[in-house]
Amino acid sequence: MMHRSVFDAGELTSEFENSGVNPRFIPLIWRHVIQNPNCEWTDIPSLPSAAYTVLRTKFKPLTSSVHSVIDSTDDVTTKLLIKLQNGAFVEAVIMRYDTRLGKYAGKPRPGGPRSTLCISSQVGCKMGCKFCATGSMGFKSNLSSGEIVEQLVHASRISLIRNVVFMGMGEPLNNYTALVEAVRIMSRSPFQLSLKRITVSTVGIVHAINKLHNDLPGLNLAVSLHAPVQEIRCQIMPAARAFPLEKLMSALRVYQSSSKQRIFIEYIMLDGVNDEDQHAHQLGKLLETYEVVVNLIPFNPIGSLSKFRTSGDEKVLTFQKILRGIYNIRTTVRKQMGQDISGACGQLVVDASDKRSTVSAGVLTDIEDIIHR
Ligand SMILES: C[S@@+](CC[C@H](N)C(=O)[O-])C[C@H]1O[C@@H](n2cnc3c(N)ncnc32)[C@H](O)[C@@H]1O
Ligand code: SF4
Repeated sequence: MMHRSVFDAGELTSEFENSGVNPRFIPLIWRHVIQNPNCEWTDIPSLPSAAYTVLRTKFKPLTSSVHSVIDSTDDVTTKLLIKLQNGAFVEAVIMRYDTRLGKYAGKPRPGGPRSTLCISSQVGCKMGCKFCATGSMGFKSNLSSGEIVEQLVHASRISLIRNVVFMGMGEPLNNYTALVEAVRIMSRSPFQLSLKRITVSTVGIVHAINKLHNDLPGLNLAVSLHAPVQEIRCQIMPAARAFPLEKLMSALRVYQSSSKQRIFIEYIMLDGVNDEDQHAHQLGKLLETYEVVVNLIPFNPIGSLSKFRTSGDEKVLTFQKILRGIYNIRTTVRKQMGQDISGACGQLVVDASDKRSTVSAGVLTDIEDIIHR
């Protein structure tokens, strides 16, 4: 029988309530599991006897396991390949940033430089973006809230995680209920990550953006825009047909006026597709009345899965100059990192047969700089 993750908070709470156990014991159980992932339930002292029965019959301390851990040569990035209970694999990537040095600095050491964790919300993705390896896999399954949180539990054993970004595999807003529950768990004891330290990246699921501020006030939102006009967006992101640019921008307006937060705009620079001066001007006009930070991202090649090429450095700098100089929009250019362990953005496609995979984390580096400085 498949057991649930003890980090599936909703399930655990209702099972406890049905058995007359006070849910106040849950943080204590979580703390114990974080410190002793291989524990037996009976190792946890002082729980009511009905709690042990519920835990033993329905829950596992961890339903996923770390299959492999790969450090980049500079120790700045660590990639975890995680095996889920259903046999599927997802990845999580740890990136380390040292505020004192003002730069990324390596060596996994708990209590050392703060780290950002990039996590997955789905196995595969149904949105089919033409530049994304995960999209080419199609949708396989949703992660439960517990499976999402377990990525944080695994990573916390390697580094002190201060920030979490949903920029791994999958479209988090297509797994909305689990996403909301996972973020709430992360913000509670014993994780205590403020929502300001959590960023959700979305292709632009309009109806979910409309709910997000009420459900998770304070959360950081990143939007994968990638084109300044509907026509180009549709060419490279089929989901744009269901969620047209005009509707997306209206949803962002509402989100911004209720959250009062800046929004991160992700824009992959694709040679000859969306990187001309006219596109920068179109983007500038589209965004000039919003409080945004634009992150220009080099395209990470995904082999024969995509025909795109990344834009040249000069094109990227000119694009940045136009957005900054003419439209006064804060614009960063993504740093490349973790490439020696295939830790580059949007390349994530897990092949369970040979356990190779790549995930993206680099896109976050600039977001992390901006949010947490
Ligand atoms: C993999 S997605 C996951 C989050 C969400 N589904 C989204 O699209 O925002 C995270 C980021 O990686 C970007 N990305 C995907 N494929 C990429 C590639 N080949 N090169 C660079 N960035 C890529 C996405 O556009 C998005 O901004
Ligand atoms: S970029 Fe995001 S939404 Fe698009 S296919 Fe990849 S994971 Fe899915």
